[in-house]
Amino acid sequence: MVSVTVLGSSGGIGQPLSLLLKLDPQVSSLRLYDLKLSHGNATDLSHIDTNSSAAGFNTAEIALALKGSQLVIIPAGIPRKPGMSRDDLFKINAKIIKSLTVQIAEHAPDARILVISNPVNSLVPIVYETLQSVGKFQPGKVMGITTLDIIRSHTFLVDILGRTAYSVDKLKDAVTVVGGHSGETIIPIFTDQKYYRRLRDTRTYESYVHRVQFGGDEVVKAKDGSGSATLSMAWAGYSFAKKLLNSLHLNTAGDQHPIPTFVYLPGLPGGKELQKKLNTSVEFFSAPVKLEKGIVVAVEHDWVDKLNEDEKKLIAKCLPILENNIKKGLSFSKDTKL
Ligand SMILES: NC(=O)C1=CN([C@@H]2O[C@H](COP(=O)(O)OP(=O)(O)OC[C@H]3O[C@@H](n4cnc5c(N)ncnc54)[C@H](O)[C@@H]3O)[C@@H](O)[C@H]2O)C=CC1
Ligand SMILES: O=C([O-])CC(=O)C(=O)O
Repeated sequence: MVSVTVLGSSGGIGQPLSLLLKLDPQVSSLRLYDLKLSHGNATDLSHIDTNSSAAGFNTAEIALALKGSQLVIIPAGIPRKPGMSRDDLFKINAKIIKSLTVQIAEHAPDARILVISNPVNSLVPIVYETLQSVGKFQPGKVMGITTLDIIRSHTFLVDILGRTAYSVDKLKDAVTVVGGHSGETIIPIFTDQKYYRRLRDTRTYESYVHRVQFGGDEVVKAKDGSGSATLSMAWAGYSFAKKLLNSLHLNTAGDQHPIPTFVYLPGLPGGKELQKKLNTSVEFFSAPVKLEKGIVVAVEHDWVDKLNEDEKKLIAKCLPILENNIKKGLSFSKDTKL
């Protein structure tokens, strides 16, 4: 049974994500932490007749929210408004993530940490640097959540191919997403080239790639100033957490269908091989990983050998942007003393 803490639990993502976690039979203790409403939401959730407990914690109680927690999920931070890039969130969210990571290092140093807050490409390096500076970084336990890109890559493919002919389930093995989590760093790659050829033949490939890369903008625009994706993100965050929880409870390798997540490559088996194959020194990248006991145990790199020419070009565009995003996070973290 697992104790899970949500940092930023009262937000647009935090609330539905907490609900999904409360419904999960593998969660025994759910802790909600936010600047506001955490006690209220926890009391609300605690009336649901599932086996887990739900407790709320305010800012003075963060140590209790984290103590003994095995999984910490972070959707704390401001979301975009129309006209903003994810990078525009950096100034505010970097400080929030840095201060929360300091608390995690102190009160839950062994927890797995899932970073949802944006910009993921820069905030995961902050979590890394902050933990590393106090000797508490464990490479397999820090993951940036890019699952929404993968979910979109399936949905938008069905949108093109037609819902009557193709179920989303059938297409889940056709395409995945690697790279980072913003604009041109988001790279859909076809694991089944038949679908790539189909999009190329029907001249829909470019618009498909663009939609996967900028899918977040569709929601920001439609919400018209009230924020960005929350419900689909809660589902995406929960889907990733569920996969992690499943691996935590299996003694063997279990469900080992790799799922992409944004990780620190040099610290993980397969990470350096991936850097070599991509011919890059970029240290953080979202690639399919194997999870065991709730930890990333290997980064996949075979997929690089199968990239088509279009995908190779997308990766070449992604890497320098990603490198800058990562540098920005690392320098902020090194220069900021809280
Ligand atoms: N990784 C991804 O694919 C996605 C990431 N996001 C990102 O997730 C973040 C949250 O989005 P929303 O839930 O829509 O925002 P929101 O504004 O609705 O909620 C954020 C919550 O964080 C809380 N918060 C702020 N500072 C805090 C702190 N120091 N400690 C604890 N809680 C704190 C706020 O009180 C609020 O309840 C944004 O940065 C957004 O860009 C959003 C969608 C997808
Ligand atoms: O677009 C945003 O700002 C939120 C996000 O990361 C997404 O929906 O992919």
